[in-house]
Amino acid sequence: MSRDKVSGDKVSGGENLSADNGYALTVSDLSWHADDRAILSDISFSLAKGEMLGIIGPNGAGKSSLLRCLYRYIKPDNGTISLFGHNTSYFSAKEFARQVAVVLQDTPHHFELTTEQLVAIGLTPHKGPFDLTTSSDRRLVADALEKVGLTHKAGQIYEHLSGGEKQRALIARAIVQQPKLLILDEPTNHLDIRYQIQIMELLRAIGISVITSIHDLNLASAMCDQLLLLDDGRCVAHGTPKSVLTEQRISEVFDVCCSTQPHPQHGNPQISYFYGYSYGDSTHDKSANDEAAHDETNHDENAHGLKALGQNSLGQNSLGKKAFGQNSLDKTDFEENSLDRRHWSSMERHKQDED
Ligand SMILES: Nc1ncnc2c1ncn2[C@@H]1O[C@H](COP(=O)(O)OP(=O)(O)OP(=O)(O)O)[C@@H](O)[C@H]1O
Repeated sequence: MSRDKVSGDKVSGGENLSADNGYALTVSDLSWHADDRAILSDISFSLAKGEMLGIIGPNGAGKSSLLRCLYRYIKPDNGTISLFGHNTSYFSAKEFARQVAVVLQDTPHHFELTTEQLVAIGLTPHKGPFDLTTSSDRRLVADALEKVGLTHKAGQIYEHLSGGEKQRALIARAIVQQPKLLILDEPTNHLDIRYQIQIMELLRAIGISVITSIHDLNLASAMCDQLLLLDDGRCVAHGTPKSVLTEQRISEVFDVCCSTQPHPQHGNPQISYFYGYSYGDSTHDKSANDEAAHDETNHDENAHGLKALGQNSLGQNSLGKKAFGQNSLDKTDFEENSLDRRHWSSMERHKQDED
């Protein structure tokens, strides 16, 4: 695609995106490295217009790095990113801001601004340098504040809001920006469960394309149309929650034991996690048996560096139950609990390692 084809009115006008191919975003063969290390490798996917894509994966998998490439904070080494059919590198900064809004966890401080003023910043890409605020601008801001449940905080200094309220204010600012694609980095991080659900439902209800990184796999399963699972900078799976969130894949990528079943309401996978193993260090052990667990830190670790969580000298965890892989559970227990053969094998392996 030549620069001429997308420069000038065609892209800066915002309405004449003639190369629009039904996709909000298309990413092809994207790779990025830093400090001589591959952070993202050969990532390709498309997002249909109006859909919500969840980027999931373990810590350090590359979720934020991928999002940074998408909103042009990072320039990838390889690959192309097309927004509504146009290579994103050809958008002017202002036009890109009309098309794409970004909600991040770490934002610059806005010491003096009220919540309402912060939300009104979302109007900027639509304003000329001498444009005054209109009544319709004020209505947009008021509507966005209402949508995120912050009308009563409009006049409060933004910096004095709680973490969750700040997050909701930033989402209101993105709504005011009226983007066609909204990119969010872990938007539910600071939110209580009510607002986690409410904000995700709101993002869906806006009706625009959304890409969000998210750690809560059950929330991702419930709310996202598509999921992209990253591991070590590579795309491990891409598709519907049902196709991506299999027990085996979650176990392998996140190194946890789990089972899935259809959620009673929406039918997508609902994941139940099984507790009993944690990586070797005892800092995660919050049980009443801290002391006993600490005593056994070295010799109870298995070959994978796994140690029974909260395990005391009797091999019991903090609930007085035998830890998984210990002798109180047998194969039948796992079969009755619908855990597949792979999980059983994994439990057996841990057990043998510990023996
Ligand atoms: N600018 C950079 N320079 C060097 N390494 C980087 C840079 N940015 C990211 N990384 C590394 O890339 C890897 C992926 O980081 P990234 O923040 O994208 O992961 P993530 O999946 O978002 O993790 P988390 O779930 O913990 O937020 C990490 O190992 C990180 O240290």
